[in-house]
Amino acid sequence: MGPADRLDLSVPAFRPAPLRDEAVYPASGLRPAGFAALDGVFDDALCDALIAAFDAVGGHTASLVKGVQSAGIRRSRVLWFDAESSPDPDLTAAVDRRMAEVTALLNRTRFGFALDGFDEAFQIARYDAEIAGGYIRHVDRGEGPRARRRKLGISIQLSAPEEYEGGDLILEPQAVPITGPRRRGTAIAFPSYVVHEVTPVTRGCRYSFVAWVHGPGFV
Ligand SMILES: O=C(O)CCC(=O)C(=O)O
Ligand SMILES: [Fe+2]
Repeated sequence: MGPADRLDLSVPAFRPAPLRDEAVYPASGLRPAGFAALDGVFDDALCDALIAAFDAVGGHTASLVKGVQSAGIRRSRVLWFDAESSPDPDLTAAVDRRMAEVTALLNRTRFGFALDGFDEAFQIARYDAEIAGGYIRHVDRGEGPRARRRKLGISIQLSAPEEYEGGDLILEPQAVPITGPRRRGTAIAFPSYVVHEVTPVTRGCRYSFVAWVHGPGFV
Protein backbone atom coordinates (compact mmCIF):
# COMPACT_ATOMS: atom_id res chain seq x y z
CA MET A 1 0.00 0.00 0.00
CA GLY A 2 1.62 3.32 -1.11
CA PRO A 3 1.14 6.64 0.67
CA ALA A 4 -1.54 7.67 -1.85
CA ASP A 5 -3.73 4.78 -0.69
CA ARG A 6 -3.84 6.26 2.76
CA LEU A 7 -5.08 9.69 1.61
CA ASP A 8 -8.47 10.40 3.13
CA LEU A 9 -10.19 12.35 0.39
CA SER A 10 -13.13 13.16 2.63
CA VAL A 11 -10.98 15.61 4.63
CA PRO A 12 -11.88 19.18 3.67
CA ALA A 13 -9.06 21.14 2.04
CA PHE A 14 -9.16 23.99 4.55
CA ARG A 15 -9.25 23.04 8.19
CA PRO A 16 -7.80 25.79 10.35
CA ALA A 17 -7.03 24.73 13.91
CA PRO A 18 -9.67 25.47 16.56
CA LEU A 19 -9.61 29.10 17.65
CA ARG A 20 -7.83 29.58 20.94
CA ASP A 21 -9.11 32.37 23.12
CA GLU A 22 -5.58 33.75 23.53
CA ALA A 23 -5.75 37.32 22.44
CA VAL A 24 -2.41 39.09 22.17
CA TYR A 25 -2.09 42.65 23.36
CA PRO A 26 0.59 45.32 23.27
CA ALA A 27 3.64 44.82 25.48
CA SER A 28 2.12 46.93 28.26
CA GLY A 29 -0.27 44.07 28.98
CA LEU A 30 -3.10 46.59 28.97
CA ARG A 31 -6.19 45.72 27.04
CA PRO A 32 -7.34 49.00 25.58
CA ALA A 33 -10.99 49.13 24.72
CA GLY A 34 -11.32 49.33 20.98
CA PHE A 35 -8.57 46.92 19.97
CA ALA A 36 -8.17 43.15 19.98
CA ALA A 37 -5.80 40.76 18.26
CA LEU A 38 -6.17 37.04 17.90
CA ASP A 39 -3.49 34.70 16.52
CA GLY A 40 -3.98 31.74 14.22
CA VAL A 41 -7.30 32.78 12.71
CA PHE A 42 -6.20 31.76 9.19
CA ASP A 43 -3.63 29.00 8.71
CA ASP A 44 -1.00 29.13 5.94
CA ALA A 45 -3.21 27.18 3.52
CA LEU A 46 -6.03 29.71 3.86
CA CYS A 47 -3.66 32.69 3.52
CA ASP A 48 -2.04 31.15 0.42
CA ALA A 49 -5.41 30.35 -1.16
CA LEU A 50 -6.72 33.89 -0.61
CA ILE A 51 -3.57 35.45 -2.07
CA ALA A 52 -3.87 33.11 -5.08
CA ALA A 53 -7.54 34.08 -5.48
CA PHE A 54 -6.50 37.73 -5.59
CA ASP A 55 -3.61 37.13 -7.98
CA ALA A 56 -5.81 35.17 -10.38
CA VAL A 57 -7.74 38.36 -11.15
CA GLY A 58 -5.38 41.07 -9.93
CA GLY A 59 -8.06 43.08 -8.13
CA HIS A 60 -9.06 46.60 -9.10
CA THR A 61 -7.85 49.99 -7.91
CA ALA A 62 -9.40 50.63 -4.53
CA SER A 63 -12.03 53.31 -4.33
CA LEU A 64 -13.34 55.14 -1.30
CA VAL A 65 -17.12 55.48 -1.52
CA LYS A 66 -19.26 55.28 -4.66
CA GLY A 67 -16.26 54.54 -6.86
CA VAL A 68 -14.43 57.72 -5.83
CA GLN A 69 -10.69 57.14 -6.14
CA SER A 70 -8.05 59.21 -4.44
CA ALA A 71 -4.44 58.10 -4.60
CA GLY A 72 -3.68 60.64 -1.88
CA ILE A 73 -5.87 58.75 0.55
CA ARG A 74 -5.61 55.12 -0.46
CA ARG A 75 -3.16 53.30 -2.71
CA SER A 76 -3.99 49.62 -3.03
CA ARG A 77 -5.78 47.13 -5.20
CA VAL A 78 -8.75 45.22 -3.84
CA LEU A 79 -10.83 42.18 -4.64
CA TRP A 80 -14.28 41.77 -3.13
CA PHE A 81 -14.24 38.15 -2.01
CA ASP A 82 -17.57 36.34 -2.07
CA ALA A 83 -19.13 33.24 -3.59
CA GLU A 84 -18.96 34.85 -7.03
CA SER A 85 -15.31 35.86 -7.02
CA SER A 86 -14.05 32.83 -5.09
CA PRO A 87 -12.33 30.19 -7.23
CA ASP A 88 -13.38 27.35 -4.96
CA PRO A 89 -16.60 26.69 -2.96
CA ASP A 90 -14.56 24.90 -0.26
CA LEU A 91 -12.50 28.06 0.20
CA THR A 92 -15.63 30.24 0.41
CA ALA A 93 -17.17 27.88 2.97
CA ALA A 94 -13.99 27.73 5.07
CA VAL A 95 -13.65 31.53 5.11
CA ASP A 96 -17.34 32.08 5.91
CA ARG A 97 -17.22 29.55 8.74
CA ARG A 98 -14.05 30.97 10.23
CA MET A 99 -15.25 34.59 10.04
CA ALA A 100 -18.49 33.66 11.80
CA GLU A 101 -16.48 31.90 14.53
CA VAL A 102 -13.94 34.66 15.02
CA THR A 103 -16.61 37.37 15.09
CA ALA A 104 -18.64 35.47 17.68
CA LEU A 105 -15.56 34.89 19.84
CA LEU A 106 -14.28 38.48 19.67
CA ASN A 107 -17.68 39.98 20.22
CA ARG A 108 -18.41 37.71 23.17
CA THR A 109 -15.05 38.28 24.86
CA ARG A 110 -14.25 41.88 23.94
CA PHE A 111 -16.81 44.09 22.24
CA GLY A 112 -20.33 43.09 23.23
CA PHE A 113 -21.89 44.97 20.31
CA ALA A 114 -25.32 44.34 18.85
CA LEU A 115 -24.33 42.81 15.49
CA ASP A 116 -26.61 41.35 12.87
CA GLY A 117 -24.42 40.09 10.05
CA PHE A 118 -21.93 40.73 7.27
CA ASP A 119 -23.64 43.19 4.89
CA GLU A 120 -20.64 43.53 2.57
CA ALA A 121 -18.41 41.10 0.74
CA PHE A 122 -15.04 40.50 2.37
CA GLN A 123 -12.12 42.53 1.00
CA ILE A 124 -8.70 41.28 -0.04
CA ALA A 125 -6.28 44.19 -0.47
CA ARG A 126 -2.80 44.32 -1.89
CA TYR A 127 -0.41 47.16 -1.07
CA ASP A 128 2.68 47.33 -3.32
CA ALA A 129 5.98 49.07 -2.61
CA GLU A 130 6.10 50.28 -6.27
CA ILE A 131 3.22 52.64 -5.55
CA ALA A 132 4.04 53.14 -1.84
CA GLY A 133 0.77 51.30 -1.16
CA GLY A 134 -1.03 52.41 1.99
CA TYR A 135 -4.13 54.04 3.39
CA ILE A 136 -4.00 57.30 5.36
CA ARG A 137 -5.70 57.79 8.76
CA HIS A 138 -9.44 57.21 8.50
CA VAL A 139 -12.44 55.59 10.15
CA ASP A 140 -14.53 52.90 8.44
CA ARG A 141 -17.95 54.25 9.31
CA GLY A 142 -19.55 56.57 6.79
CA GLU A 143 -22.86 58.04 5.73
CA GLY A 144 -23.97 55.45 3.18
CA PRO A 145 -26.64 52.86 3.96
CA ARG A 146 -24.04 50.16 4.62
CA ALA A 147 -21.13 52.28 5.85
CA ARG A 148 -23.33 53.73 8.61
CA ARG A 149 -24.05 50.17 9.83
CA ARG A 150 -20.39 49.13 10.02
CA LYS A 151 -19.57 48.37 13.66
CA LEU A 152 -16.55 46.10 13.75
CA GLY A 153 -13.63 45.76 11.34
CA ILE A 154 -11.46 42.65 11.34
CA SER A 155 -8.18 42.73 9.41
CA ILE A 156 -6.31 39.47 8.94
CA GLN A 157 -2.65 39.56 7.95
CA LEU A 158 -2.23 37.35 4.88
CA SER A 159 1.46 38.10 4.19
CA ALA A 160 4.34 36.87 6.27
CA PRO A 161 6.10 39.78 8.03
CA GLU A 162 9.38 39.27 6.15
CA GLU A 163 7.66 39.75 2.79
CA TYR A 164 7.35 43.50 3.20
CA GLU A 165 8.60 46.57 5.03
CA GLY A 166 6.31 49.40 6.09
CA GLY A 167 2.67 48.45 5.67
CA ASP A 168 1.91 48.59 9.38
CA LEU A 169 -1.71 48.73 10.47
CA ILE A 170 -1.70 51.42 13.17
CA LEU A 171 -4.78 51.99 15.31
CA GLU A 172 -5.71 54.85 17.61
CA PRO A 173 -8.34 53.40 19.92
CA GLN A 174 -7.16 55.72 22.68
CA ALA A 175 -4.46 58.36 23.07
CA VAL A 176 -1.52 56.06 22.30
CA PRO A 177 -1.35 54.59 18.79
CA ILE A 178 -1.00 50.81 18.66
CA THR A 179 0.89 49.08 15.86
CA GLY A 180 -0.98 45.90 14.99
CA PRO A 181 0.91 42.62 15.09
CA ARG A 182 2.27 41.52 11.69
CA ARG A 183 2.04 37.78 12.27
CA ARG A 184 0.55 35.86 9.37
CA GLY A 185 -3.00 34.68 10.06
CA THR A 186 -3.49 37.05 13.03
CA ALA A 187 -6.76 38.99 13.18
CA ILE A 188 -6.83 42.59 14.39
CA ALA A 189 -10.30 43.77 15.35
CA PHE A 190 -11.52 47.28 16.13
CA PRO A 191 -14.77 49.22 16.28
CA SER A 192 -15.49 51.00 13.00
CA TYR A 193 -15.24 54.42 14.69
CA VAL A 194 -11.56 53.86 15.56
CA VAL A 195 -9.01 55.89 13.55
CA HIS A 196 -6.48 53.67 11.76
CA GLU A 197 -4.05 53.71 8.85
CA VAL A 198 -1.84 51.45 6.78
CA THR A 199 1.61 53.06 6.51
CA PRO A 200 3.22 53.04 3.04
CA VAL A 201 4.84 49.77 2.01
CA THR A 202 8.51 50.45 1.24
CA ARG A 203 9.59 46.95 0.14
CA GLY A 204 7.70 43.95 -1.19
CA CYS A 205 3.96 43.77 -0.87
CA ARG A 206 1.38 43.26 1.85
CA TYR A 207 -1.91 41.43 1.45
CA SER A 208 -4.70 41.75 3.98
CA PHE A 209 -8.18 40.33 4.33
CA VAL A 210 -10.76 42.65 5.87
CA ALA A 211 -14.28 41.87 7.07
CA TRP A 212 -16.80 44.35 8.39
CA VAL A 213 -19.55 43.29 10.72
CA HIS A 214 -22.73 45.32 10.73
CA GLY A 215 -25.52 46.19 13.09
CA PRO A 216 -27.80 48.95 14.31
CA GLY A 217 -26.13 52.30 15.00
CA PHE A 218 -24.25 52.95 18.22
CA VAL A 219 -26.62 54.59 20.67
O1 LIG B 1 -5.42 46.53 5.09
C1 LIG B 1 -5.80 46.66 6.26
O2 LIG B 1 -5.36 45.97 7.18
C2 LIG B 1 -6.82 47.71 6.60
C3 LIG B 1 -7.55 48.29 5.43
C4 LIG B 1 -8.53 49.35 5.82
O3 LIG B 1 -8.34 50.07 6.75
C5 LIG B 1 -9.77 49.51 5.05
O4 LIG B 1 -9.92 48.87 3.99
O5 LIG B 1 -10.64 50.28 5.50
FE1 LIG C 1 -10.15 51.04 7.31
